[in-house]
Amino acid sequence: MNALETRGLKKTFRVKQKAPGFAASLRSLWAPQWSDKEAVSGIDLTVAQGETVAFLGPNGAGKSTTIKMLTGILHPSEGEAKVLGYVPWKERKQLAYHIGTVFGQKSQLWYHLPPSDTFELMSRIYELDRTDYKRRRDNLIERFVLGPYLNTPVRRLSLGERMRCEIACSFLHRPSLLFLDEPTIGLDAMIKERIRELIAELNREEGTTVFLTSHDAGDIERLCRRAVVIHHGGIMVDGPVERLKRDILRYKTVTIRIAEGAELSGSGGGNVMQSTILAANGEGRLSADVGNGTVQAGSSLPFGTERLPSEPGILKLSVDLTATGVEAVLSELMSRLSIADVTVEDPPMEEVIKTLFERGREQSAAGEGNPP
Ligand SMILES: Nc1ncnc2c1ncn2[C@@H]1O[C@H](COP(=O)(O)OP(=O)(O)OP(=O)(O)O)[C@@H](O)[C@H]1O
Repeated sequence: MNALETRGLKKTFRVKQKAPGFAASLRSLWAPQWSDKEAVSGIDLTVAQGETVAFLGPNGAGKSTTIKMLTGILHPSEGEAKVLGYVPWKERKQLAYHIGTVFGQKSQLWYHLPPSDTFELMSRIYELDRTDYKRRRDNLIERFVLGPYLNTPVRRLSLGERMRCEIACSFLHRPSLLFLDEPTIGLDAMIKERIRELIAELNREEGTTVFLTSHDAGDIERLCRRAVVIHHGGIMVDGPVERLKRDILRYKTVTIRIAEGAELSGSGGGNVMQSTILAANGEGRLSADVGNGTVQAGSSLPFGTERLPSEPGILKLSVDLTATGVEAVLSELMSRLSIADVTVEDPPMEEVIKTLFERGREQSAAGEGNPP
């Protein structure tokens, strides 16, 4: 049995139309005008048990609406779906025993109670065997290092502490399928990484199917092997994350803060000849060509890089990993610049999606079909 299967899954919302102004508001009370908004326009998707799938798309693409149908919160307008063998909107209660959900923006923990009480309540809701529950709870407390704040009311926990409790709680009843919606949103880099490790660990050990929505490329790379990209309610790309990474995430963004006393200018925008880096006289100067009270760093960027728009004092580069390495770029820049701080990031997922769409448009214009 597959973890989930959908055929022609569609959701159309009826939306009330209203012209601006008070008179129009009154009129719409007597004679409302309606229009149809197709949020999901026919999704065919099969996910096998134990798969880790990133379900991606820009804002408004239809991700949440699809997840709501798959968890039984919404009834589709057309189409079929089976999740762990259940029709979600007809057998929601039975399905709830077998799935877990984590919504980064919404808590399932009782706000005024400590996490230990939520665990207890969940064990009753899911009708867990007492001995098994206690063993499982203790194991999750240990894995997620929840001991220090298990008895603190949730409202007093930091976001990172709360999210660890949320995820531990969603694993309590050993779900076969876990829906994660932006599970690391707002967390700092270290906590994000720890949360990803724990989810990956449980997927490996218990074969939990993961269906993840995230705008964070790190979540996708670390947690998922397959990416399904939707746009305007339909599937646009369905393939291995490795391929998406190879094609799109081959860039890293390197942001360099120049040491105090140095200042950057230049037109940027990717033209190497135009991307002259200038620094003011004083500490942190770049190289030799002195002129008009400034020190010129040299007129070219390291090979394989492109300058991105940035604030004064910051040099932001897109590094093409197929042409060069981050280390080579940094060592070249360090010999030319006095650097106060460096960060290396993946491009934001929005950028990845944008690139995908641009390629899609180019390829369909050339009659080549779907992107990559
Ligand atoms: N209850 C509703 N009534 C009318 N339109 C809705 C409703 N819920 C969602 N929509 C519309 O359906 C489309 C898809 O919304 P959905 O929330 O599924 O997108 P999403 O991909 O999850 O976006 P985001 O990344 O911003 O959360 C949007 O245009 C949204 O405005």
